[in-house]
Parts: sequence; structure tokens; C-alpha cells
Amino acid sequence: MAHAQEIQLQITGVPELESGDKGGDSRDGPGPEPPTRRLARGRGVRWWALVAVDMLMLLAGGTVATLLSRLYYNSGGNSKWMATLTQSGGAPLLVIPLLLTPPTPSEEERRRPAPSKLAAVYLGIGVLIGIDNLMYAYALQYLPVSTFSLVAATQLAFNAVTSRLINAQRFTPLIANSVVVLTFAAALLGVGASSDGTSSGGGAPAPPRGRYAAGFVLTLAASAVFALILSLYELAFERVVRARTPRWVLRTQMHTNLVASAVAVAGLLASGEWRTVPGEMAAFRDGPARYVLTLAGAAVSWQAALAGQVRLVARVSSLFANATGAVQLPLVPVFAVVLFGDRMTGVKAVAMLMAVWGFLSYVYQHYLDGRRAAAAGKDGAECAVCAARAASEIDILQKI
Ligand SMILES: Nc1nc2[nH]cnc2c(=O)[nH]1
Repeated sequence: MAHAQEIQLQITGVPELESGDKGGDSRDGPGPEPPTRRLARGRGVRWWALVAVDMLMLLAGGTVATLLSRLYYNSGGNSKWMATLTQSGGAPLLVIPLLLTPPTPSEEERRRPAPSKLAAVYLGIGVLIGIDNLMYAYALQYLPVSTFSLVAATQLAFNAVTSRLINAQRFTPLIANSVVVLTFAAALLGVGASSDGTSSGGGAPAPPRGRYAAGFVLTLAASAVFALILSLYELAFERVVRARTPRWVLRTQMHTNLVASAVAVAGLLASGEWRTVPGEMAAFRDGPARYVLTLAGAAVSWQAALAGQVRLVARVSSLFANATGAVQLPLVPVFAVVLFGDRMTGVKAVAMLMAVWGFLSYVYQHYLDGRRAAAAGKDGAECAVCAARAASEIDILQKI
């Protein structure tokens, strides 16, 4: 019984999680909503539709951003710090959706996180994003598309570790299957590419051998750091921000990316690369206007992708957000077939099918979690992981 009381305390102690899409649930009352009522709120068709929109943003935005970043290099761009800045530089644009998203009075006014804690979160995650973006910028230039996908797929395995350690992610056979199949899908793509011979994209010169090793190590490091970033976002929503409303998610994304942009601007100035920008622009393959459009398009796409991904972290989990991102890895080479003239191979098609299968395995787990919660009359909270966690804790309580 002591054990039951301990679990009860844990359930009550789950921080309040809100989505802003309340489906008519009034939250204007004074105190925090009891966990049981929170669990009773719907996670139905609307929830899945919102998740689908976030996934689409991540997949479309991420694919376009990666291809535009590669186009930048293929068309004569060479500044790593400029490519780094592009990944976070669209952050000020987030002011627009932030202004267009109405605040939900109860959550906005009641529980503002301590400014010092928020600043620490923004600074810490922002600097990590800046470092990750620099490594990603090198990796995108130094490795062919397919090899890049192969190494970047380790991100999911790294995230499996960080989400277990930092976010207490529950592992089920379906989730483990998803992580393994998605990793294999991207790995297959990378291995298959060695016999493909068309993996650099756009007829760009193959990277020198020394750069290959550097690209490999940097992609691996970036994958580990990005996995950590996603887990830290999830931790921040749960422990510091203590809200998952659209406005708080946008704010967190914007501030962390502004910090990352400051890191990139500092790097651009300190390295002296800023002096090469005018020459690079003038010599760009299709002229200065294309240079600006390529980088601006990449900046917007990176933020659109990140918006989808951070919302998925808030709505579902960091591992789910990462699994969705992994689906993009086999997508990029397929688009490279169309845009850069890479060859379409059977291996690429199989890798894509495996990626879709692995991802569906993950989605199915969430579907089962939802059904389990609904069957118990406790259809989940907006944070699916919290709902599943709380539902299983309630299961345990009922058994005791
Ligand atoms: N390492 C890494 N950096 C990113 N920046 C934006 N997306 C990603 C990603 O998937 N991995």
C-alpha cells in the first residue's frame, strides 16, 4: 500500500501539460487541473491531425532545407558559417506565427517560468544548436547525400539513449522495432550508395579523401548533439517552461535559435568568412539573386522543419520527433534523383519502404497507447508519452 501511495504521489506530481487546443475544455479555474481530468481530455482525430501537420512540416521543410543547403554548396557557396547561420537565421520570422497565435489566458498569465531559468534554457540549448548547426554545415558539404544519411541515422540510436536517460522514455517492442528498422533503412541507403556512384548531388566534385573522415566524424558528433538537443527540449517543456502551448513552443524555438544565430554571426565575423560573402554572391552559379533566394529559402525551410519537430517533441516525445526526422533521410536522396540527376536504384526504394514501415511501427504504438487510455476511460493528455506513462501508472494502481 505504501507503494501505491508513492505511485499516487508521482502521478499527482506530473507537471501540468497543456496544448492550447483544448477542445472546449475550460481551464480558467484557479488551481492546476487534476491529473485524472487532464487525462480525460481527448486525444482523438484532432490530435492525430495536428500531429500529421507537424510531421508534414518537418518532412517537407527538412527535405527542402537539406536540398537547398546542398544547392548552395553545389552552386559555388563555400562559407560554413553562412550555412550555419542559415539553419537558425530564420528565427525572427517566428514572430509572425507568434503574433497570430492567440494566447490562452489561463496558461499565459498564471505560471510564467522564472526568467533566470528560462534564460539558462535558451542559452544552453541555443549554444548547443549553434555548435550542432556548424557541424551539420561541414557534414553536408563533406559527405555525399547517401553517406550523410547513413551516418545521420545514428541520431535515432543516440536519441534512444538520451530519451531513456533524460526523459524516462518507455521502450516497448514496437518502439524498439521502429528505432532498429529506421536505422537500418538509412544504413542500407548509405551502403547501397557506394555502388551507386551518383551520390554527391548536382555533379559536384567528390569531396577529397581527408574530408571524408572529417565529414563522418562531424556527422556522428552532430547526430549525438542533436539527439541531446531534442531530449533537452522535452525536459525543458516538462520542468522549466511547464507548458506545451503553441505560443510557448514557438517562443522556445525562437529564443534558442536566436542564440544559435548569435553564435553563427560571431563565427562569421571572427573567422573573417564575412569578407568572402560578396565575392561568393557575385560568382554564384545563377547570380546574386539566386544566392539570396537559395539561402533565404533554406532559412525559412529550416525553421518550418524545426517548428514541426519542436511541436512533435512537445506533443508526443523527442524520440517520436526524431523518428519522423529519420523518415526524411531516405526521402532526400529520392528527391536528389529528380533535382540533381542521381540514379534511382532498387536499394533506395527498399530503404524508403523500410523507413515508412519502421515509422508506422512507432505510430502504431501510439495508437495502441491511445486505445488503452480510452478503454480505461482516460483518453490521453496532449503529451502522448505523459498520457501513456500516467495510464500505465493508473493500471498499476488499479492492480494493487
Ligand atoms: N544534427 C542535426 N542537426 C539538425 N539541424 C536540423 N535538423 C537536424 C538534424 O536532423 N540533425
